[in-house]
Amino acid sequence: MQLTDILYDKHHGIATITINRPDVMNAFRGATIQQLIYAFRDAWDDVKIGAVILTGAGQRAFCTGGDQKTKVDVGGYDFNGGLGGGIGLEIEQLHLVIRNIPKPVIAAVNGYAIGGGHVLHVICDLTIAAEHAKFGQTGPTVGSFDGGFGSSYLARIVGDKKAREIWYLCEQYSAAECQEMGLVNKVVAGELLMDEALNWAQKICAKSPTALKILKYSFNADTANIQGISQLSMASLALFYKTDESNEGREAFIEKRAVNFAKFRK
Ligand SMILES: CC(C)(COP(=O)(O)OP(=O)(O)OC[C@H]1O[C@@H](n2cnc3c(N)ncnc32)[C@H](O)[C@@H]1OP(=O)(O)O)[C@@H](O)C(=O)NCCC(=O)NCCSC(=O)CCC(=O)c1ccccc1C(=O)O
Repeated sequence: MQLTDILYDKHHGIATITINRPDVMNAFRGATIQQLIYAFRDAWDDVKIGAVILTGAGQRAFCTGGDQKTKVDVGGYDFNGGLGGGIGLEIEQLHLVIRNIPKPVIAAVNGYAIGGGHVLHVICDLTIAAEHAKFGQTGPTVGSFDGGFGSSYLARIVGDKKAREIWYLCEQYSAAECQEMGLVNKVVAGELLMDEALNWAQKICAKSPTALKILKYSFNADTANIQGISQLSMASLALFYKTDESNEGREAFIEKRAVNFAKFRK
């Protein structure tokens, strides 16, 4: 597969996957998701790989979710190469491959982790963040939601009240605040981020791969029901993206204006 939207590197047993769309703050489009799935599957299949690092190119963003500029008027994102009937992004498959790859995945959050980009780090096994990183959801502001792992699993990590606050208010949280919530494992200076992520990955690579695999599946088993919730949520999102209400959120973001959802409160 031609990798236009990501960088993929394998070195000393560690696979590093970098979302490489810094012009749009590493927002993802259909092709980005396909390439991420490809890289995670390759790392899964490669017996030499013991740990995976997911990060974003540049200093400003880890990932800011779905690329609002590739979202079309009716029905979601513009990607035609994926499975039909969805939102135009195979995001559900990406979530599953990050969860199911039997090797720990470390999110190295180098800047904004927002919207669907925030969900990616939530799903990763571990998160190391740069001091300047910012975290948050934006769905209710831009006419979107992730009712699966992005909300139910988030609530498992930070608790129900905090998860509801994160989604209902759509505010941004610092790396230190996220560490306090248990959403980030470690905070380091920006220039040390990749060194620390590699350091943790090396430590993981020295451990028993079978023990790590069974532990990961054991942690996952306790929240496996969320996959069903995720399917329902993505199917609902595909319907929601066809509405004027959802479109108002996307258009306001593109036009850099305040959003007006008042007329949809009926
Ligand atoms: C990240 C910001 C807070 C940064 O703000 P700021 O520093 O002021 O910089 P900007 O001028 O806003 O941005 C610079 C430049 O980047 C472009 N850009 C940033 N994010 C995106 C994006 N997501 N899509 C397209 N373009 C983006 C921005 O337009 C600027 O370009 P110029 O040409 O220079 O003007 C801020 O940028 C921000 O809030 N970004 C939007 C984040 C966002 O709303 N993301 C979508 C979230 S939707 C969601 O949460 C749904 C739930 C979900 O998880 C999901 C589930 C299933 C499928 C998809 C999604 C999904 O994420 O859509």
